[in-house]
Amino acid sequence: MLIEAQGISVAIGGGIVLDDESLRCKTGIMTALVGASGSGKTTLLHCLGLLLPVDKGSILIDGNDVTRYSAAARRRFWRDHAAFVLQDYGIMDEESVAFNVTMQASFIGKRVSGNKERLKQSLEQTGLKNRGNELAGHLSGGEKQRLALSRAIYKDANILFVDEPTASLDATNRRMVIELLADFTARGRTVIVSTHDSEMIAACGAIHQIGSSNSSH
Ligand SMILES: Nc1ncnc2c1ncn2[C@@H]1O[C@H](COP(=O)(O)OP(=O)(O)OP(=O)(O)O)[C@@H](O)[C@H]1O
Repeated sequence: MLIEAQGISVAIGGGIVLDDESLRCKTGIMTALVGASGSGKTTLLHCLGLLLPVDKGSILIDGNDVTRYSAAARRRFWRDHAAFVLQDYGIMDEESVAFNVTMQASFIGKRVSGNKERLKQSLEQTGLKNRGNELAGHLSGGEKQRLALSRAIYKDANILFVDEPTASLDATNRRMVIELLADFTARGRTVIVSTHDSEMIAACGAIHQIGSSNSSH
C-alpha cells in the first residue's frame, strides 16, 4: 500500500513537533524516518499509523484521505492492514510468549491458516525459538522487542510501523531484525521504521529526514 503524507503539521502542548512534513512510503521499499533525538520521528510514525491526529495537511493511503476517517474506519484500518512494533511493545507480562504473539490476530478474528506452524516460524525468525511457553514478563527488554516483532510478523499485515526496532539489541540480534524487516518488505509489504541505527538506515530503500520534507531513494 502507498502511504503519502502531504504537508502534515502537529503541535503538542503548544509546541510545534512536526512542521509541514511530506513523504511517500511505497510497497516493497523500507522507509526510514531519521532525525536527531526529539526531532519527531515517533510522532510522525504515530501520525502515519493513524494513532495521532494531524493538525494540518493530509495522509493518503492508496489515494484515500485517511485524516478524515471516523474512529470506526481507523479501527478497521488497524485491524485489516496495520501491525505496530512500538516503544512500549504492548506486551502482556502475565501471559505466555505464544499468547502474546497470537493475541492480536485472535482478538480480531483474523483467520490465520496453519497458525501453529506460523507461530513457530514467527518465534524462530526473531530468535525466540522454544520460548513460547515462558511468561512474557520474564523476557529481557531486547527479547520483548523481538516478541513484539514476532507478533507483527505473525499478523502478516500489509503495513508495518516500527519504532526503533534495534534500540535494545546486540549486534547479532540487530542484524537478524534488520534482515527480517528487509525480507518482510521484499514480500510486498510497506515497512516504515523510525531509527537512529546506521545499519538499519543502510538497509532502507528510502530515507526521510525529519525537517527536510524530502526523501532520498
Ligand atoms: N505527549 C507529548 N507531550 C508533550 N510533548 C511531547 C509529547 N510527545 C512528543 N512530545 C515532544 O515532541 C518532540 C518529538 O518527540 P518524538 O518522540 O516524536 O521524537 P523522536 O525523534 O522520536 O525522539 P527519540 O529519537 O528521542 O525517540 C519532543 O520534543 C517531545 O518532547
